[in-house]
Amino acid sequence: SACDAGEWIKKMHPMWQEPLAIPGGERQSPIDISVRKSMFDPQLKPLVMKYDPRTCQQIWNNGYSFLVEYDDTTDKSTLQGGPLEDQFRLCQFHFHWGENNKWGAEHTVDHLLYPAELHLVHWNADRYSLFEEAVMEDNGLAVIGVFLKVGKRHEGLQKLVDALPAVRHKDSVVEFTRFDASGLLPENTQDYWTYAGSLTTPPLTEAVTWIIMKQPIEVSHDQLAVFRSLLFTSAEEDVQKSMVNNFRVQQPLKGRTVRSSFV
Ligand SMILES: NCCOCCOCCNC(=O)c1ccc(S(N)(=O)=O)cc1
Ligand SMILES: [Zn+2]
Repeated sequence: SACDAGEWIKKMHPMWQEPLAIPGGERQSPIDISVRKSMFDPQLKPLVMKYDPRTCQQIWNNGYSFLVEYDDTTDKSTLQGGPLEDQFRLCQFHFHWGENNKWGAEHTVDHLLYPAELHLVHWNADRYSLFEEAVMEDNGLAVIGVFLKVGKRHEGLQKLVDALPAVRHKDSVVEFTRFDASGLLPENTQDYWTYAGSLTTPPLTEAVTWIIMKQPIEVSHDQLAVFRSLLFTSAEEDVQKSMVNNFRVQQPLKGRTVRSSFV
């Protein structure tokens, strides 16, 4: 299971050595979402995503995942509603996945493992002027998590999959424009869980309002296999390591409540 993989990861991948002391450490991510312990909150508003494909700019392999980066200097691609008081801007999306189809996602639902998870990262542009500022504040970020399951081919994902060979190595970048991120959302975006958490990679700051979609999206086995053809390592390094199992081990809930938008 992911927790065994988690322990193994610590041994095998130095980059996943968890820092001993984490700022506060009271609201770390990811977590297991216990469906029966989550609290229905009728005051949660509908989520409103307005993503403009013209703000999509490039794909970057940063050595942890591949990021599809958006121009976040205007309010053209935004997220509001749901648990959020303010309007947030989309700055990037990325994925986490495993070495096989048995595990790879960061969050679990009643310990159910998905093979991958999409994160759409937004920052609070009503209160801060840059992502780098917002990432230090407890209401600074909002990340939408979408689970991936293996099934039929995802037509909207294929344009992204076709671009991945161009960013095989760490630190490679390729231009990537006119991509509609809303095409990666499940049909039902009104059923979600939400809780206060953190970034799941360094600097692990406790700045994230997590919004985890109940409905997964389906992608094909072959599409997911292309994710695994990426490398953690740069072109110069002599030992190439395939980019797999780039998920963090699950963190203690520490008394937090997970709210649901549905009964
Ligand atoms: N590294 C020194 C300080 O850096 C401050 C800004 O950190 C930016 C790098 N990290 C991220 O942007 C970042 C964004 C989202 C997620 S995740 N997986 O929680 O969605 C994890 C990390
Ligand atoms: Zn992530």
